[in-house]
Amino acid sequence: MSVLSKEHTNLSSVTIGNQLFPVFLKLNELKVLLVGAGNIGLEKLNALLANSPETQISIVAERFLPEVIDLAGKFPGIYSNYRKFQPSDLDGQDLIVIATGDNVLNAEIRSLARERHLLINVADKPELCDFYLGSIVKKGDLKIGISTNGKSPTIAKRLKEVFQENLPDELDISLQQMNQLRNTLKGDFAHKVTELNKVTASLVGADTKISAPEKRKWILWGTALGIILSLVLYSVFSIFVNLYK
Ligand SMILES: C[C@@]1(CC(=O)O)c2cc3[nH]c(cc4nc(cc5[nH]c(cc(n2)[C@H]1CCC(=O)O)[C@@](C)(CC(=O)O)[C@@H]5CCC(=O)O)C(CC(=O)O)=C4CCC(=O)O)c(CCC(=O)O)c3CC(=O)O
Ligand SMILES: NC(=O)C1=CN([C@@H]2O[C@H](COP(=O)(O)OP(=O)(O)OC[C@H]3O[C@@H](n4cnc5c(N)ncnc54)[C@H](O)[C@@H]3O)[C@@H](O)[C@H]2O)C=CC1
Repeated sequence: MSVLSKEHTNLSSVTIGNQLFPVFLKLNELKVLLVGAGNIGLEKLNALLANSPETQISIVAERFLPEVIDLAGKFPGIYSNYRKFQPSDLDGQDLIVIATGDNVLNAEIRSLARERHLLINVADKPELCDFYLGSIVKKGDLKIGISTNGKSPTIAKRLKEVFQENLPDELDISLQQMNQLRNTLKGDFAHKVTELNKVTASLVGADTKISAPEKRKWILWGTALGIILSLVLYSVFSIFVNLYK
């Protein structure tokens, strides 16, 4: 299509790096099965509800952490089942999230889910996952999902914190205004794209872009500064430890 930019059609970068395909699910309209209600179950439940609070979630577990019971009580679509998993738990579900410590059970649920073409996430078992959860930045209607391809969830979490703190809250106001403008534009699709690109051109204008050599310079300086700071902190720490030994 003529309105597609060059980045959309450049596939050369696809063969290396992260090959996961990001989507944003309308989870509020879907049914989720969560097996396991320990610490990890709680984390997954939190992640699901923080993003899509109206989702219907059936939790199946023999033991429920009190925090899970509390959280479940605050949302209308949660059904708690205090018992062992049974295959019929998969009936009518759209998405499966597993958070038990039982590897045999995990593998069994995974294979049952596969038979039924249900997508499954097994917490902390990447090899059994059809999809991963990501770190999420949220500013009103803006949402950014971060994936490190399973390499470092901690980096994903830290990046989330950096974006969450540094992206201005006003971004959401701009989004709402752009949406109003979008609704007033007349004409065909290509004309609308041209107009909306014009209005937002300053965001990617030449003056706001950092050149490649400039970028490299900042990365080098940043890394060097990071190493120096770590060494200084480590030395100060060692001096204190020795002083108070
Ligand atoms: C593959 C994936 C599958 C999945 O679970 O979906 C996975 C796998 C594993 N996580 C492990 C450990 C930790 N996970 C976290 C945190 C998060 N983990 C999340 C996702 C994912 N974790 C998927 C990849 C996402 C990506 O591509 O980046 C986040 C983003 C989303 C969420 O879970 O909601 C959430 C951050 C939420 C936020 O933004 O706050 C922390 C940090 C912390 O808790 O503070 C630690 C400890 C520190 C560390 O190890 O980094 C281990 C080792 C377990 C062990 O050692 O036994 C494995 C297994 C392995 O790697 O083999
Ligand atoms: N807690 C942690 O910080 C971390 C945990 N993990 C892994 O994540 C997994 C879960 O961890 P936790 O939540 O801490 O474990 P947990 O032991 O607190 O919770 C396990 C949950 O699974 C349920 N369960 C087990 N067998 C079941 C069955 N047959 N039917 C229904 N429910 C069943 C239990 O009732 C419980 O609710 C484990 O594999 C653990 O090794 C990995 C990294 C860190």
